[in-house]
Amino acid sequence: MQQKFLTNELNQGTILSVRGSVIDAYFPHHLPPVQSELHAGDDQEIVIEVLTQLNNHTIRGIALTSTRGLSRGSKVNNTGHPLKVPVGRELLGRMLNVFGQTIDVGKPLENTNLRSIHHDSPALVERPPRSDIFKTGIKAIDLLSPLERGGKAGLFGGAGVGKTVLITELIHNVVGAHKGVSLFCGIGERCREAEELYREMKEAGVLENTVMVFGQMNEPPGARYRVGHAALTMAEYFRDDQRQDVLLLIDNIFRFIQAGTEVSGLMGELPSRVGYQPTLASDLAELEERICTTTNGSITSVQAVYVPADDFTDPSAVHTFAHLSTSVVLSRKRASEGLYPAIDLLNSSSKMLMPPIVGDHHYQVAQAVRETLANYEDLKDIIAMLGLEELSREDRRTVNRARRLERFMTQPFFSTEQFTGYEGKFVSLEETLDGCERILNDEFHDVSERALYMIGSIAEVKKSDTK
Ligand SMILES: Nc1ncnc2c1ncn2[C@@H]1O[C@H](COP(=O)(O)OP(=O)(O)OP(=O)(O)O)[C@@H](O)[C@H]1O
Repeated sequence: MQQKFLTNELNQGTILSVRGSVIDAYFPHHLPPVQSELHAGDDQEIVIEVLTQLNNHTIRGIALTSTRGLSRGSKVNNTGHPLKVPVGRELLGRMLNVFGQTIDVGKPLENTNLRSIHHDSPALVERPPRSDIFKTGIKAIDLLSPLERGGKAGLFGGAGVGKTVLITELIHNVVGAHKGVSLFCGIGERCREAEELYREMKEAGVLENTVMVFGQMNEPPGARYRVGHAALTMAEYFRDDQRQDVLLLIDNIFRFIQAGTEVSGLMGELPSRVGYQPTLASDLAELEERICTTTNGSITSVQAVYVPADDFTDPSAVHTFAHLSTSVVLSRKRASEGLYPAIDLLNSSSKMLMPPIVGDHHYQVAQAVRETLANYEDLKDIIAMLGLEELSREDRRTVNRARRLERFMTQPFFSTEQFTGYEGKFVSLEETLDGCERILNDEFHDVSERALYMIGSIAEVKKSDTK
């Protein structure tokens, strides 16, 4: 372990029971406070965090490492401080675990400052109101659910609808242009994805301004539960000490909730709705409230949120929605039609989409697009029953526009170039607005729908591509 400490009889305890990751320990002298870091094992390699004090002499804690080899009667030492992670500029370009130890091929970090992973969120007076847009170059996001600079955005979706692809594309489009530092936090996802991301960042040349922290799905629940706090502590250092703007990307915040459920179940707490921990709302709020912009610097966060069984009323999704200023919802239906990115254009929303923030022009185009798509949605039943021919001329025109808008909102990604064969495109907001306006004005009504599929700006449509 990085931290060496003297074993002191007074701070030593004895393990009473080992149940998976849950450890009960007896301390005859000083009972460690909640959140203390304990070490056990032959090389003090097993790290335990105290979660409750059961009585005057017994604590119950969760192990953040494997508990293999630990048995009743083993000695356990209290470090006297909460879990700490290194902070500093030397973290840039490195890949770390929940303890801040390097897991890439480089040299281990030495002589770094350590900081507790537990903090209160900044007071309200320290949070300035801001209302800037964070442009992504992705048409559907910039038009209908613009991200807030210094705000929190969520990418919601069930399994395999493209959350990871979208977050990778965001990294590609914004990290290079971002002036501050970026922090990627992988919680409970596949290790393969972490390795791929590391390689992609290296190839794109953005690694030196990025810190990557991982607690992936093969790690114990305690590590997955605390990795978000570890990453956030590093982000807070860059925001508060270095006064920089931080871009915090989290994949996947649901896995943090899931790890909390596992920890709570192992601790013997009674589950609440849908089997989640009774403290779901406060656990999530404790993490989310720390992700904020202060007078020192900003943290712009984009979080992938897995939605179990595509059920958006699942407590994990409902509680996460409430913390975000932008929600990008991914739809399985659009993915099944091959309309990637599979963003649900009607259900995605942003608090930024208001005339004083985005301007009248953007707002009006976005509203007109939404209205056209909503009308088309209403007409779908009639079309299925009676056919397109039975619609009035005006309704047929609406369908024509909506289908073209739906196709125009697809976009080839840089991160999917290898398997789609389409060259990636970055589209400016002006180009997106121009394209939508021209489609709404029926300029492309006789152009085939295919001509608008997987293109960047509207300038790519050739007038010869008629139906
Ligand atoms: N923009 C896109 N263009 C083309 N294909 C895409 C796009 N987005 C997603 N896909 C397809 O969907 C698959 C699943 O995407 P991804 O791994 O991002 O899903 P996910 O929502 O993160 O899934 P999981 O919850 O399993 O991690 C990709 O491997 C790819 O085939």
